[in-house]
Amino acid sequence: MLNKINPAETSAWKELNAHFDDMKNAHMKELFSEDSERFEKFSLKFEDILLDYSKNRISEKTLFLLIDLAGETRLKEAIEKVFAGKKINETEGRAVLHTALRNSSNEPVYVDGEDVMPKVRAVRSQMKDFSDKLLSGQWKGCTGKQITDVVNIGIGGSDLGPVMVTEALRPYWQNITPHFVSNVDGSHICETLKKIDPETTLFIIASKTFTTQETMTNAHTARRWFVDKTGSEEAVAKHFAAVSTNQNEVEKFGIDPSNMFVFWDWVGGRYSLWSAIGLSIACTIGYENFSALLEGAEAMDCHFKSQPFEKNMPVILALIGIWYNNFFQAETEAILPYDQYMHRFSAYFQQGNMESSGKSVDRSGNPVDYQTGPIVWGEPGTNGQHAFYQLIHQGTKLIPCDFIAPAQTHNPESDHHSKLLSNFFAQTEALMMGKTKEQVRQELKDAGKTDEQIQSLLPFKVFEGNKPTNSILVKKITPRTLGSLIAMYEHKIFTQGVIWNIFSFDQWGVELGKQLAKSILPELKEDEKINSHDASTNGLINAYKLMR
Ligand SMILES: O=P(O)(O)OC[C@H]1O[C@@H](O)[C@@H](O)[C@@H](O)[C@@H]1O
Repeated sequence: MLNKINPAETSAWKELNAHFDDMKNAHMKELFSEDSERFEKFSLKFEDILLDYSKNRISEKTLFLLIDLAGETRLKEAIEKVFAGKKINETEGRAVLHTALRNSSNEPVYVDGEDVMPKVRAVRSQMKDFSDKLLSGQWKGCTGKQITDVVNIGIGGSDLGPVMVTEALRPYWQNITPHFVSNVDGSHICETLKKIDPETTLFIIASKTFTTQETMTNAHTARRWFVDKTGSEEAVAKHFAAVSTNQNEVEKFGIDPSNMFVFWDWVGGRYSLWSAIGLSIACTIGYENFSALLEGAEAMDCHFKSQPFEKNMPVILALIGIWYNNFFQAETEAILPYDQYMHRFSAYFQQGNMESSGKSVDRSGNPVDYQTGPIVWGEPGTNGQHAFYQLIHQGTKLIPCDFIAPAQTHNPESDHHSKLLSNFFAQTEALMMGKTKEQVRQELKDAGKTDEQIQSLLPFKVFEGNKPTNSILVKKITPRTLGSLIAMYEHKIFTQGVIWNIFSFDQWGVELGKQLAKSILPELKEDEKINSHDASTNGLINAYKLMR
């Protein structure tokens, strides 16, 4: 379906290897001084989003060769296939069509010869209807009261997207407070139940499979609590909704079929916030805003599909990522939003990246002989500055970073935002420029230090600089711009997967732990010692039995 080209065997890769020898010691400071138009050359604008990628250890030749790599690995063809609904998720035999969920055109999208758009539109209007009723107060709970709280019970892709988006769009909240329960640790659901009133709460059980242990355990606990508090089984119909691809299991759970929202196997969990999994988002910010989120993503889809690679934001980000990952051998990437509301953005793309690109077997089933997905992590600025930036500035590891910031804040109180943004600008400058021995010497001299003191302090105060960053400056975090940003990173992940010759849309790696947990659970019931595992696992389980 997708080509099975080993990127390391392309001629572009070989040329990139040779070119890396020329570039590995190049300092960005010099690259800037050699070219007064570097910023213009290495920045892109898309609607209200500016991507500045000039602070990278790249030259025009680097980009040229990286684009060649995309050509040789047939990226263009792969983009056409994914949008056309081809079954590029081969190990699960599925199409990958989260883009259809935000398709507002009248263009049909076919899977197995069937246009999926009528079904997509039907669920959209069901979501609109439901969220409108809830927010307008027309939907009443079992005692005639309005719903004030929505609890989304889901995990992984059925949790991270809704949490991230509702948090990022907090200024758009209406009259419903969202809560999210994901962890099977009982503390998560217990603490949430303490905050809500059963008469005014709606639970959304969000699970693609409707068999996930964590979600089903939390859902049953919520249901028991609800029936216990209200004394009524019938009341469940007014207080529980489900989002799933598994109608049978939803019915078994006892959720009214009219409160069930479907989606389809061609929507991957970590790409599902655009589907009915986004119901908690629509119930929090209103359907109109949810729709604007989809529109922003759709606009980025069109950009990704239509722009030549050198002007294509997701492609450029993906290629730069590959440059560091496969040539500089950088192991991680940080995503650093300078926006408190976006505090779950890195966590969201940690799943997006690491579940998609955490693969070591290529599309032919052979072990890869090059690095694939990086470790992705991050925290919002400026908190990160006071925690882990030290290592980015002066540690031994190369950590390419994406800095994201809105030009306009939703809270223009006093001078907070200009202080925040001064840090945003200062950090990427400092990471690139560093501080030379001469500068440090002068600084210490000015501070009245003796020559001896200067000599001893010097090595610790020097910053090598040359640390790569992308800056993503957004006019304002609105539903539309957020939608575009998310889609931009989604397509970056897709592009990298195509080039690395891996399957980005399965996640077999999460299965083994699940299977073992299932076999261990019954062993925890009895007090007697077990001996069915390796010595360490037996030892731990037996120690636990004595401690509990
Ligand atoms: O939505 P459900 O089916 O409960 O799955 C929730 C999550 O499960 C995990 O094991 C992963 O596979 C995720 O991609 C997925 O989002």
